[in-house]
Amino acid sequence: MTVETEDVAAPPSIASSMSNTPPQLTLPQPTSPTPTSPAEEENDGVDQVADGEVEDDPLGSDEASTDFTDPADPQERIIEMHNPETAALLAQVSQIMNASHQDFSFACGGSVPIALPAETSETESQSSSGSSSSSHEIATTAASNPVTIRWDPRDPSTPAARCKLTFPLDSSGDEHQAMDGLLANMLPATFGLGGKDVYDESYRKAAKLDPSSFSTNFSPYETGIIATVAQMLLPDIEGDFAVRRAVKAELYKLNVYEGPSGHFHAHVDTPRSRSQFGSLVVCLPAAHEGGMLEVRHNGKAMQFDWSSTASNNNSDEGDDNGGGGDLAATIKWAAFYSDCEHEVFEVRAGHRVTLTYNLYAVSADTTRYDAVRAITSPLVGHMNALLDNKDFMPEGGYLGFYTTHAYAHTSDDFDPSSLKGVDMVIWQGFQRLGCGVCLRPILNADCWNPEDAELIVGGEDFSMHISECELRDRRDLEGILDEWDKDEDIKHDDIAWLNEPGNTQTQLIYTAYGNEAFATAFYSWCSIIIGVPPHGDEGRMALAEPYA
Ligand SMILES: O=C(O)CCC(=O)C(=O)O
Ligand SMILES: [Fe+2]
Repeated sequence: MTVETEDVAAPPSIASSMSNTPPQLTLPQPTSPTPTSPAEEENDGVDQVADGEVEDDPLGSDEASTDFTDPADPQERIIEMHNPETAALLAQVSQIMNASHQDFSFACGGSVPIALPAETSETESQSSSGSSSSSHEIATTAASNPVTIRWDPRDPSTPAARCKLTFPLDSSGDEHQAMDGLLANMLPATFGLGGKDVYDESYRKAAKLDPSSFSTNFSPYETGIIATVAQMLLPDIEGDFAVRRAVKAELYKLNVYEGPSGHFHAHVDTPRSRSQFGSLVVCLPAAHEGGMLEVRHNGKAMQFDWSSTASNNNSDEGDDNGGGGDLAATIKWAAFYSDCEHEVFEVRAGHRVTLTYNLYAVSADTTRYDAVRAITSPLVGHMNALLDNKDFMPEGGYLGFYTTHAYAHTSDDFDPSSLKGVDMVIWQGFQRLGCGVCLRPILNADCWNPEDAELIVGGEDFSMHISECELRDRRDLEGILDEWDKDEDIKHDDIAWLNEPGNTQTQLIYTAYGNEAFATAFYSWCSIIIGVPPHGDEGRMALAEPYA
């Protein structure tokens, strides 16, 4: 497995953070996506853009799963290829894997109290029982110091004291003036569309500053946020892997969504490199109404409402108007896989002030408590039982798993260290059990006509067809396939698939509304192909040859 080798500040250990006062980790219960108004429905989801035209093609919908079903009965084909026992075991394990996918979160969030200088210990003790809409709470974070933002003024004669805001705001006139000063020095926030940065207030209305124009003392590492995100969103299975994964957070923007009408329409975040797996939003305490963040994946939605009037802000410990109670001194955060569609609903009043970070998977030597172990262990147990069974693929064969997330990739390589959720468990689990695993792009051979869709496992090339977004007829595709598929000896029909593909978007093309125009990394879905060795007298045999 290749991983990036950048240095990363070690996340605080859980043991040490457990001794801190425990604020909450919030895993809002997934719900159905928030209904949109009829006008929004037309444009619901991510608009896929090709050739400057905007087409409605929501990302994350499950609409394609039936389109991709192989016309031949897969069970019949597997019986032909293997034996009835293999087919029955496959059906069983495929059911387990599909169900397990639901157990993995695609977003998580929490809160961090701000310890005001005179009342540090009091704030810490209060934060332990703060209310939350969550049913899952883990003590992970330490209190933060008051958060200061300093920015570069356009007018260099502006005194430094006028280019600074400290949260929580003290609601004095000076603070209001400073907020106005900040807004006056910010730029309109653009988003990526068809490879260009676009400003369109109907899609996004917000102000931004790049990290080169501001600084802050806030650290998502010191507050334990990054350690929590690593547990929730970068699962590793137990075992003796030389490399474990850690999270590197890179400050990306300061944003202010101002009421009325600040918002960011549904989009996915533009990947900045192939190791980027997620995005983190940190909301600083400033009074606002509205502005809920909703993150969607696979027909589920998670909501993060940090407004002053949110129900989870109505605890005994603080007033709920953001105007000076303890909860006004709380930082809220959410992290999610950045291929998941998300949206910031309208801020009706006040200022929703956020720091955003890009999250990258990097290597880590640290052993850490693995919050998803309870999910991964049984799944790996099922894989083990399957392979131990001498009636399962006695002669060996190929299993396939369509990834449940899209991945950012850049050039001619795909980085398995950024695999998300159950995808990583499948990858690491089968590898650890002695199978060969590799990643393969998936091509939809009739991408312009989903009715006739036919999936093809396409070689080892993850890169080059991104710009071929003008596929108009089969001849274009045949040219691509000749080039792409030429060395591939695993054929789609040789593979016993463990799940159904969940998305229409395949390797060919994926450009969409992102949060920034950025043309060097793209998302696509792919497949994990598992080479199962034959079963001999002494159990599964070793793989005959290296497998990649
Ligand atoms: O502010 C938020 O909650 C999300 C912002 C966002 O999606 C982005 O900056 O890409
Ligand atoms: Fe975003």
